[in-house]
Amino acid sequence: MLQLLGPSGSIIASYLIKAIGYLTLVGLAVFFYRLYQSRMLYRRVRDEHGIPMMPHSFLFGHLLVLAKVTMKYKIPRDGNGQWMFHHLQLEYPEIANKGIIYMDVWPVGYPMIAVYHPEMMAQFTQEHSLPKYWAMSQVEFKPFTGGEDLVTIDGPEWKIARTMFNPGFSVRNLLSLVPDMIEEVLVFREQFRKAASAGEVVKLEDCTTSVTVDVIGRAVLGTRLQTQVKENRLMATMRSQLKLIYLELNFGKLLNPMVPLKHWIYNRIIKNELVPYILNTAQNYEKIEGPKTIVALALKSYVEETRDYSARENIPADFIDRLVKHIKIFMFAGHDTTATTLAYIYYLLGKHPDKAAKLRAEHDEVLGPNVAAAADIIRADPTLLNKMPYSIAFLKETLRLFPPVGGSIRQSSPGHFLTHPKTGVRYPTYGFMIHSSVTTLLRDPDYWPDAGSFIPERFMVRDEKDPLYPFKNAWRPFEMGPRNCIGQELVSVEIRLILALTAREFEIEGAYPKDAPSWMGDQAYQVTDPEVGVATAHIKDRLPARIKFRQ
Ligand code: HEM
Repeated sequence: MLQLLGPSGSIIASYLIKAIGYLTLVGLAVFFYRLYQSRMLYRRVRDEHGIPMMPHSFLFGHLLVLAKVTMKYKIPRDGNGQWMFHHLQLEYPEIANKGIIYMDVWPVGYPMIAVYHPEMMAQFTQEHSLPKYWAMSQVEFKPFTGGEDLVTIDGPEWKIARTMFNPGFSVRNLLSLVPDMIEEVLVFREQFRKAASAGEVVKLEDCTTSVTVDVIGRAVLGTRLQTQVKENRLMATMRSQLKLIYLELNFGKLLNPMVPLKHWIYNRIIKNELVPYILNTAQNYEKIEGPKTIVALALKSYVEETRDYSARENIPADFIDRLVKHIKIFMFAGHDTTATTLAYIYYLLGKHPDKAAKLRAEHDEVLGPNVAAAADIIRADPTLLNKMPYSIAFLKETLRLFPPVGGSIRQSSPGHFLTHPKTGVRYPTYGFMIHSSVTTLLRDPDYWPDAGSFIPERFMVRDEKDPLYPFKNAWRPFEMGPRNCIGQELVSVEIRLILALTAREFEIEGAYPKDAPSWMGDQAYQVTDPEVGVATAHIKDRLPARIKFRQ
């Protein structure tokens, strides 16, 4: 080859080889410098502060520990990553029970600490809410929303946005949304009827995803997306884009030059789909009746300042761009986690007939025995949904055992420490991503008696001395503090409504094949779903299930 290029070709080739050699050397130098920095960060914590740590290798950090734990506890390849912290607690109780585990996974992940104690979680989420970890806005959500959405922004910008959207999630607004939700849930019930008549196995999380998308479409855009009955371009594009999100070391995504191009195309399609809703809401703002949608709330101050209707066709481009980003995060966060939670609820109803009987008895009591009349009864008086404490307890216990979000990740600042409330030991946090390991806490037997069992009744206990009475700050699947989930009341109303219109008519039976893998005693374990792309935990195989009519 070199001969073919001639003498000048061989000179170029030798320069090229040298350049590649130098670049490789520089790359290796940077790599080892970063490796040294990361490893020393942990060693300083251990040596200077006397903090106990899992066995730490200079070359591999804690990666060997994670490999050992993965093998010992047979963590499946698709098992959701949040469960690693639970298994680290099982393997190193003497460290985890002190409140914090330092975990060095560089270069696979960021330097991090996992916090296990509820009072220590409160220190950085409730007492003093630290900003979200930088990578959330700068890496993970960057291509999806530019890192400029309600989940990732911080400071005054976040406060303004949260104050703007809060009224959309007031109990009053949510109850006025119930008639719209009923329309969507009736379509869902129809799908269940068809599936029950056909007697086929369905992927239940597909059904719960469609209904929760259609409900959030009403709450955010004030429109019927009808994803339960046909393909919707907006949501299909959003799904394709979410699959590309970069979460962990993944060379396939990192080095693929098509990924940025695809993000660009998807962002354009999504914006084109959303702009008509925004313009339409702006132009008809005064005529809109019923619940306040997210789009209407965002436009409130703009339309109040722009009394000239024709000017409303020319909403400033940067305003539209910002609004599109918020809408995207609401459309995503508003269905993904609710859908999998609903699937788990049906799974647990099938698995615990005694608890299912209690839930149905509550429906009989509040809505009367005529199942066919339930939709009309709730439409006439949505406040009936507020009289279902057992349904709320059922939802809370489901979220305790199968939380879709593993906890929050926050950014520390110089000189920041977390203090153990009993021992008074101060743990340095600067340089680490701080993670509240909520999944672990929700199954921690120190806080939850009979932690692995499904006992909704623990959330009905009113006597603080009762051992089942939930420990302060320990139930936090929606996180706590000012950055808690804005949609939690919507989830609760939506799930109570869906159950009220389906639980008495249908029986759901998990239909995993007999030889399907099982983990932690359950075939329906929590996975990271490649079809979803982001790190939220989903039910294994989207819950294969048989829907049956009840006698
Ligand atoms: C079972 C369902 C849900 C669960 C378990 C859940 C969980 C959470 C958690 C743990 C956070 C805090 C995240 C963090 O600290 O980084 C959060 C924040 C958020 N959630 Fe949810 N969520 C659910 C449903 C919803 C729904 C239905 C919506 C939309 C209507 C929503 C919208 C949001 C938004 C916008 C934030 C950011 C709030 C802020 O920082 O001000 N979520 N959610």
